[in-house]
Amino acid sequence: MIPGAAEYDVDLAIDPEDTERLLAVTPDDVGPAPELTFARNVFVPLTTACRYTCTYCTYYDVPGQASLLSPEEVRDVCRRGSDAGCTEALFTFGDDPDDRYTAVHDQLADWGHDSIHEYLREACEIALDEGLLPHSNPGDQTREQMAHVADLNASMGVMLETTADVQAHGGPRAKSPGQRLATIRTAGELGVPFTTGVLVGIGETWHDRAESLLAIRELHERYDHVQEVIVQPVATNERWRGETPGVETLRRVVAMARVALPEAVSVQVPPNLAPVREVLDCGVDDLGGVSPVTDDHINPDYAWPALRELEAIAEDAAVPLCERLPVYERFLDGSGANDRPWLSERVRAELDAPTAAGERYRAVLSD
Ligand SMILES: O=c1nc2n(C[C@H](O)[C@H](O)[C@H](O)CO)c3cc(O)ccc3cc-2c(=O)[nH]1
Ligand SMILES: C[C@H]1O[C@@H](n2cnc3c(N)ncnc32)[C@H](O)[C@@H]1O
Ligand code: MET
Ligand code: SF4
Repeated sequence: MIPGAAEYDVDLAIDPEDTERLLAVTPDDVGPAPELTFARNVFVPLTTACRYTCTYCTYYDVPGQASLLSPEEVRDVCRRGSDAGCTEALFTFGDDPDDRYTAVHDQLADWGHDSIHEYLREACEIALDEGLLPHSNPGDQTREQMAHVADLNASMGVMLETTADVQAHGGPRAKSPGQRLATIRTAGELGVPFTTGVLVGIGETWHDRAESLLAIRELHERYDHVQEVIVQPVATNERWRGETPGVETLRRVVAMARVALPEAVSVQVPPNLAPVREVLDCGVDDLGGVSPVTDDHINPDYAWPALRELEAIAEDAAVPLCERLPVYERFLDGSGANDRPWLSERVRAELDAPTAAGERYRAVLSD
């Protein structure tokens, strides 16, 4: 039983035979993808205050230093991104910061907001206004929270990381796999194009890896909303002295992801954390968001490769490198499980607008 699944009423029927079959997959069972994609983004770390203390994470603040970007700072970073030709504002958060920190709550109140999600609405408006499409990853979200901001996002996401109970999530406040799955399900119910993924090397077993990928597949089969699954190796840093997974491990997890998921779902490997050249033949077809402007605020020790480097990777693999938007093309038309178009009228209007940003979005699409 997945920890927290009952509490969040997540009822998945993962067939043990499917798990066994997936565990038998090797890189020889898959091949290289016909093209590689990436998105140009800016990181907007809206707040680094977090109610959790994942032991591998350097993103979260210790109490007393909880930080919140001001609307002016959000606008400034978005404008720099837009000027540099980006299409995506990636909003990252600590989970439920206003719930845990009164200082965050008070600062938000000063700016006229009741909650971090209300502030996220304003931040998304700023991004759209500056010519970027929002992709928000606020961690776990309730249905009310997600519904509050869905119409201003091109897509959203949360890493499942793992379905297992691992030490790395331990301590007095721990992430609940059931709650992450419930967040992914909520996105499906609301018809939000969604990014999720597994974090490899945080103490999970091979069985847990297979189960995590099958859990994602099952939710995707219900709602058709998962656009990509990130296979992310845990990166060593000053809080995580443990190991990062080796190439053979990554190759096998990527191959398992490729086999577990339907073709329409991309398999993403971040080029600043993983030796992508050595996993490309296992079915990777996306390199995620890469920023010409900002650091990877989650893993600041790991610099983005320059676009030239991505081009060289693709060239050596003899596949084309194509820029994409933060929402994958198949969501531009058609509807989600709730019969509503995947894209809100608001986001659709930005794509069709006779503005410089609209032209930039359409140029990426026609590439
Ligand atoms: O550069 C990163 N991008 C991360 N992204 C962003 C991703 O690279 C792009 O924003 C998406 O591919 C959309 O274009 C995430 C997005 C999510 O929804 C959930 C988790 C992540 C995690 C990371 C990450 O650790 N580093
Ligand atoms: C945005 C995502 O970044 C991931 N994340 C947090 N810390 C690390 C790390 N040291 N290495 C790799 N990924 C990490 C988490 O899985 C989170 O969901
Ligand atoms: N707190 C969120 C999560 O864990 C997003 C940022 S993690 C550095 O998913
Ligand atoms: S990974 Fe996300 S949830 Fe965990 S401590 Fe870092 S910011 Fe918080």
